[in-house]
Amino acid sequence: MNLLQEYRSKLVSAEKAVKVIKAGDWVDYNFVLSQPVLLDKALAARKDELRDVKIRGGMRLTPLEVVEIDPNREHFCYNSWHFSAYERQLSDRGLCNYIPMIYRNMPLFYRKSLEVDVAMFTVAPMSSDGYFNFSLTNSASKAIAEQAKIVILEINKQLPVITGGQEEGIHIREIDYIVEGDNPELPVINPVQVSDTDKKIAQFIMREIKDGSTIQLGVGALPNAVGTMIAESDLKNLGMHTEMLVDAYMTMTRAGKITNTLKNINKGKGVFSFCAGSKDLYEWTNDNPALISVPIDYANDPHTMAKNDNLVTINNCVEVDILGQVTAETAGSRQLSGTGGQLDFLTGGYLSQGGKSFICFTSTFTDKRTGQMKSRVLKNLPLSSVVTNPRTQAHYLVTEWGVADLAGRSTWERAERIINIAHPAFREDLIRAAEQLGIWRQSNKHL
Ligand SMILES: CC(=O)SCCNC(=O)CCNC(=O)[C@H](O)C(C)(C)COP(=O)(O)OP(=O)(O)OC[C@H]1O[C@@H](n2cnc3c(N)ncnc32)[C@H](O)[C@@H]1OP(=O)(O)O
Ligand SMILES: CCCC(=O)O
Repeated sequence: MNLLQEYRSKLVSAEKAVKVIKAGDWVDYNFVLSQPVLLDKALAARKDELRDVKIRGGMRLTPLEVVEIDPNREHFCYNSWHFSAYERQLSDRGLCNYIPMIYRNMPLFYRKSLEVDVAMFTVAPMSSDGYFNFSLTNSASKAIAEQAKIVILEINKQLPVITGGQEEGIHIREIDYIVEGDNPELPVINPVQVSDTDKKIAQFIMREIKDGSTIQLGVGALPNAVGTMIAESDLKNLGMHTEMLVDAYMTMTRAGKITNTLKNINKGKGVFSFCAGSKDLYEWTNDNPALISVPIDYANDPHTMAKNDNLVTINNCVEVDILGQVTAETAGSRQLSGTGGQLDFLTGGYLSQGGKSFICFTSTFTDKRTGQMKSRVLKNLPLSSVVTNPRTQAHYLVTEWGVADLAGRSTWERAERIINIAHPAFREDLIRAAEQLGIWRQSNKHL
């Protein structure tokens, strides 16, 4: 059988493909832009025939039919590796559970432990050699497919093809069914508005970046503010090694700041594992020789990324305490996002020769319920909050009030440095709290 004959033999309607799913099965929808759309709709239509189908996915950007059609979760039970804003809302409605993970471990979880009855991904059309490119979601795609008893691919012609890299595609002989459809528009994440406070924080970090640095930007407005400033700066020959490819990398590359020429590994190539952003970004990635996509256990391995000298990692958080513990994923018992790659990039930046890791945050936020200004620097993290970065791995914390370098510092030194970057209105209370905890020295300078 030649490739075309094999393609035709595996091509079925979405309705027929999802017939393989049985009650009690574990079904994998994969991550971000590789999540299925037509297959999701077809599976939802089978609601009354199925019970207890468990689904894993992550960072879903558009509504999930299987969840919306089943408000009591009797037929479909959705679980997410990392919450998008939509999944956060689903969780608030009791319709989504978080699966705790350090993102680098995701392929291992599949290869070592997890059962996958059916994997359903969206991919780019088949190449003349019989490969389907994983496009904007390399992540753990190959590991999930290897583990699945049945693999169904949904083709979307809108998806770009990312050439080069590792584990960036799957051959037709490794899959069971192919579904074609109306190639829905790809969901986009538009760049977030950058505030004056964000700009102040970004300026502190800009001082720490030098020519030839390799840059990792995390999710959220603040890391992207730094990317925009870099594009407007006179920095040269920067590198890209990131988990998530966002618009700021395109802006920095187009401005001639990123060349990848001084990296010690993957020289000449910007490294990423998944991408989400604007339509312009998706078009830019297509067959772009300056980019490679790699599985997440390569992109997020601290020792691998640290082979690049002067690696600067910039991530955002929700709250910190005066011990230096950071949560980037919870507010009390409310799960907001996930651990993702944050701890690994914090570690990798520190390990890199000349490298630096920044966790940046505005010193206050406005409580949406009460309209009250609250400090993000706290005596203790709230009950049930989860520590994303333990104090033992802390490096730089940055707010609009300055930079606190915590690496190797004692409890009283940390308390002083952290309180020094809290909003002045909260500093006295935090000093009292540090005294109660026995981590405030009388000799400490007045803040
Ligand atoms: C991607 C890479 O390359 S790897 C490493 C990066 N990965 C990570 O850092 C993972 C963890 N980090 C994150 O997910 C993000 O950076 C975040 C959540 C910390 C910040 O992201 P942003 O999009 O800027 O957050 P945003 O301000 O929109 O807040 C998200 C939600 O948390 C809520 N929130 C934020 N801070 C607080 C707080 N202190 N208390 C209560 N709720 C809060 C917001 O209200 C919002 O909820 P809503 O959607 O119901 O309104
Ligand atoms: C897992 C997706 C993004 C992140 O690391 O925050």
